[in-house]
Amino acid sequence: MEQVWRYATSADLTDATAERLMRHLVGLQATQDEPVRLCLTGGRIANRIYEVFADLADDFGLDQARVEIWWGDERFVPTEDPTRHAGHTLAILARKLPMIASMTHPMPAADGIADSDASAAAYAKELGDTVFDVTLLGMGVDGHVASIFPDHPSFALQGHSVIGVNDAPLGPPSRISLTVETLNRSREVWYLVAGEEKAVAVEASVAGDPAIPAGVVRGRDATLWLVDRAAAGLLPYHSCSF
Ligand SMILES: O=C(O)[C@H](O)[C@@H](O)[C@H](O)[C@H](O)COP(=O)(O)O
Repeated sequence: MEQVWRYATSADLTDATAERLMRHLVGLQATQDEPVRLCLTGGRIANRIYEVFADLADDFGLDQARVEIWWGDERFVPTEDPTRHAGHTLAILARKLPMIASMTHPMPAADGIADSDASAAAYAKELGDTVFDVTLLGMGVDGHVASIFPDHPSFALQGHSVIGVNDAPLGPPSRISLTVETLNRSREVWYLVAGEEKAVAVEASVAGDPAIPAGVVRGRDATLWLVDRAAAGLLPYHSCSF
């Protein structure tokens, strides 16, 4: 199933998606014994969603002890670097949610390690064959997702679940990323996209353009495009839900 949900503004998108995510996870917790497995992304929209999500947790009765948190990609920088996804996200979530170390799986930081490939291999081991219930993905203007970039070796590599990414076209150049194969194990993939500058990539990705990562990363059960009006500007009106 593929759906486009269009919101008037990025703030509407943020609020509605945080609540959608909360309802979805609480709903899963009511029906499965396994912990729910959530894979996070970096990016501005995602970070705003995490803030609203954390605010809602008490009211919705989320059992944080049964939420596993993973990351789709990471900037390969030292722990204290403020641009690291996990540090920023955990700081937001921890204001409201008890973060449980054994359930929280940040990607390795470049603390005295020069090799993102070795760190990627360590994360691959930790990940095993985990299947995410929901994978959140921001998308760049070039259609990149996680740290998989178009016209780049990160998009071509086969047979790995997690890779070190070197010479990324977006700074910093050294990163760690789940591969397309791993992202595509997700039950649901939710794209979070706002802004007119993303409209061309959204159009191509929703149409399934195989030349860009967002054109081929899909959830096994569902793929949701959660977009604001500006990002949805080139999509056919009838294809959107409101
Ligand atoms: O690691 C990064 O540099 C960012 O996380 C990046 O990959 C981001 O996810 C997308 O560019 C969408 O970001 P926005 O939602 O902020 O546009």
